[in-house]
Amino acid sequence: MILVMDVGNSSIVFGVYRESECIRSWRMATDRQKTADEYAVLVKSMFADVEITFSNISGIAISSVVPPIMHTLELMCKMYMNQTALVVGPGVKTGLNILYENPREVGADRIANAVGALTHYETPAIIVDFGTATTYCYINDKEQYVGGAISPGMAVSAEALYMKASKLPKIELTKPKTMLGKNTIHAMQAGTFYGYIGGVESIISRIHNESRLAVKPKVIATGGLAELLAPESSMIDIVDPYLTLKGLKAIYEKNI
Ligand SMILES: Nc1ncnc2c1ncn2[C@@H]1O[C@H](COP(=O)(O)OP(=O)(O)OP(=O)(O)O)[C@@H](O)[C@H]1O
Ligand SMILES: CC(C)(CO)[C@@H](O)C(=O)NCCC(=O)O
Ligand SMILES: [K+]
Repeated sequence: MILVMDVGNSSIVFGVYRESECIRSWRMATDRQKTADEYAVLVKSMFADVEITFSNISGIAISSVVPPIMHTLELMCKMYMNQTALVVGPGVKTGLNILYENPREVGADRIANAVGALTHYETPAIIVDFGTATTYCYINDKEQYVGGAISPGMAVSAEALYMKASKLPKIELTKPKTMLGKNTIHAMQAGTFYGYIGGVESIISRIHNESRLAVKPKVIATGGLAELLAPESSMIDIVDPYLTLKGLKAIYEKNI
């Protein structure tokens, strides 16, 4: 079985593949303080739930955008699973042609998303990943990663607002029943949620216009907040919470 891990600023998403099927996935808070031993305890208990043991894992691939915890996770892979993890980065084969000025700068999660889209969906495609940041990327029909955009994620936007305004509280991110709020929390939820959707749609249509395509690219959404946001926009065609894991599995295959 192959273990894939996407290490984000808020969450780590784990998936276990048997052949080409992802048999189970888990989400864990990213904790910069945890040790390799502590991560191992958590992974072991998640595995136990589906009767997997460390010795079942014959390969590991990781995408990470949190450099400080990579040493810890690689150590866990080595000590507990006796595996050297394939870490998405320079020198790893992806099949993508990245048209960034400096391709090394692109987050490994965005690379994995793009490979996931290439292997499972049609191109041209726009990928929107709703996580700590919201990232957008455009992949053309020549397997080129043309470029993208990075915005504050919806939770980061809401947090910045309550941090800066004394009377505004921390809110739960949900879709409010109406646009017009009759109390502070409702008003903040309405402004955050609908303002966010408006921004997403504006960026998608601008990417579409700039890419000068006759056909509309497929828009694929992923990330922890995709299931909340995507149903609100008719511009999003596909929601795939496992896009990053699928890309990681495909990258693993290309490098064995
Ligand atoms: N219902 C909610 N209310 C408030 N904040 C939320 C809610 N759901 C998620 N968040 C916050 O949204 C942010 C992104 O969420 P999440 O961790 O699910 O996404 P992710 O795709 O795993 O992100 P990353 O890859 O950046 O770690 C986090 O800061 C999280 O705490
Ligand atoms: C934008 C985030 C934080 C999203 O997880 C990550 O992909 C990242 O740190 N990227 C590096 C910068 C870039 O992709 O251009
Ligand atoms: K992510």
